[in-house]
Amino acid sequence: METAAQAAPAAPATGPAVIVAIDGPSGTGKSSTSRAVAARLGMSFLDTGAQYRAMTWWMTGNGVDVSDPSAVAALARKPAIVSGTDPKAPTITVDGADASGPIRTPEVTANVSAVSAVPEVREVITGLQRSIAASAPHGIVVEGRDIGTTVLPDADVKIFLTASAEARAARRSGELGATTGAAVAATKEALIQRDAADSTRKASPLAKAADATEIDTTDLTLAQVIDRIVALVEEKRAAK
Ligand SMILES: Nc1ncnc2c1ncn2[C@@H]1O[C@H](COP(=O)(O)OP(=O)(O)OP(=O)(O)O)[C@@H](O)[C@H]1O
Ligand SMILES: Nc1ccn([C@H]2C[C@H](O)[C@@H](COP(=O)(O)O)O2)c(=O)n1
Repeated sequence: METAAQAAPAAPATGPAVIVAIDGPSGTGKSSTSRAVAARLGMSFLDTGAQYRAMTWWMTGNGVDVSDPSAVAALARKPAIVSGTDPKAPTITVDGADASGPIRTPEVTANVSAVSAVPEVREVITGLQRSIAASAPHGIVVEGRDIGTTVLPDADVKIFLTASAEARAARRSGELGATTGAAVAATKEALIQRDAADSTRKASPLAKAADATEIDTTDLTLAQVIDRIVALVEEKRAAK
């Protein structure tokens, strides 16, 4: 039978298992950085945004009115969301179906902040996240919005990534192949709105943990950010 922590990386760990929490607003580089750090250090990787997107995909696909928190809350325990944590090939399934493509649609992106603000949704997904982290054999890099503050407050290393809205919009637009001035402006506006919704919700909002190291990635390459975080994790491993 599959478990939530399936497909952990096979690479041997080079030191004690550490838990790394990486949070920050949209487009700051959390996923790309976390995957690379985990792959380099032989650790597991968990994209928690993908779990909230999977829940949102299930809700919209099953005709749930996602603007009604009580309708979402009533069904939050129904979907079986399973994350594969190999950083070289992360996976996500919902009720056994591959959800990696469908969770990236504009419809899911437009609705995910509303669904993830529902406390019952957070309770279910936070439980999954803690159980995956607890069973990662060589440690794990978990990225999201509330990992250092709420999900894993005792994480060994906490990072909070930031970047200017302009840099984030340019990166995201480049990824989508929509680089006209109007497209970048629309992407920037959408990022700002999603960050505002995620930061102001009552249940476990996007926030920097008091003991997190903030890294502004605006003028850093992806490789520089990865190197900095790998150094912090290696320092922590050496001290353990
Ligand atoms: N330091 C960097 N310099 C340039 N581009 C970067 C940097 N970090 C990430 N990117 C690029 O920016 C885009 C967004 O990165 P990524 O998806 O990792 O961000 P994220 O914080 O996980 O976003 P979201 O929260 O929306 O899922 C990707 O195309 C990635 O390759
Ligand atoms: N720990 C988390 C991770 C994600 N979310 C919500 C808020 C985001 O807008 C959405 C999608 O995340 P992304 O794929 O863009 O990283 O999921 C959250 O509330 N808590």
